[in-house]
Amino acid sequence: MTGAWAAMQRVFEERERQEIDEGRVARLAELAARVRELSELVILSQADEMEIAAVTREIELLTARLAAAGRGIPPSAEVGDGGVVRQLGSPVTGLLNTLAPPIEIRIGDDGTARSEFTLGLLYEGPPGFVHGGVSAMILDHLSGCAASANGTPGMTAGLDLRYRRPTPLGVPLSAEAKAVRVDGRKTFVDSRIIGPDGRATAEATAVFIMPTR
Ligand SMILES: CCCCCCCC(=O)SCCNC(=O)CCNC(=O)[C@H](O)C(C)(C)COP(=O)(O)OP(=O)(O)OC[C@H]1O[C@@H](n2cnc3c(N)ncnc32)[C@H](O)[C@@H]1OP(=O)(O)O
Repeated sequence: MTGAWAAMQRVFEERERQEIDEGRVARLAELAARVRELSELVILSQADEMEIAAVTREIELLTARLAAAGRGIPPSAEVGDGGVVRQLGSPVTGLLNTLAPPIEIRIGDDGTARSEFTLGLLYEGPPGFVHGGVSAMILDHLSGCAASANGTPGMTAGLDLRYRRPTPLGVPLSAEAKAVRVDGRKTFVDSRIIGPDGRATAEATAVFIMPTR
């Protein structure tokens, strides 16, 4: 795995050199939030065909306007509190990624990674409930943060999931993850998503392995 590790380090170092302008990030986060609303309306809007065509054309023009300024690299690889990487383009936590819910993660004094969030229609699997792959993505990422906070970061080598009951859409959920064991290069992390009634809807055990350099 020498190649993958070295490649990741190169990308990380390149991104770390960037100055992150917080004012600009706030503006972009606002743009991303508006695009998320738009994405939901693509599914839900009752607009007629002519209106849909007109809106599509307007969006093409807006996209061309942003593209005209050119493309840079993702403003991302800052290490935040508790050693958690702040990835503004992450599909889970990225404020600037319109596919991300996005989920804010904090690390407790005991090393537990925690988050509270509500998942809307864009994350639906079974009607009215969260897609199992979305739950897996959230638990994978949260567990990775817990491994990092434990001082033993790594790549997900395995994610063993148990879906206990359907995870509801549109209501406040929470999730937590904690490193429970380290064995050489392997870190084992337990995690769960908790529904509004306080019961776990999904539980996972993940193993993270630090690639050999
Ligand atoms: C802070 C940001 C959080 C972000 C979280 C997001 C996490 C991600 O999405 S990571 C992306 C998804 N994961 C990947 O792409 C990983 C792809 N796989 C790899 O790169 C490699 O297989 C890697 C690095 C995991 C392990 O490779 P390698 O170092 O060659 O491991 P390998 O030598 O085979 O195994 C090392 C040990 O782990 C064990 N092991 C391997 N896989 C597993 C597993 N799934 N479960 C338990 N043990 C395992 C082996 O048996 C071996 O044990 P021992 O040392 O006791 O003999």
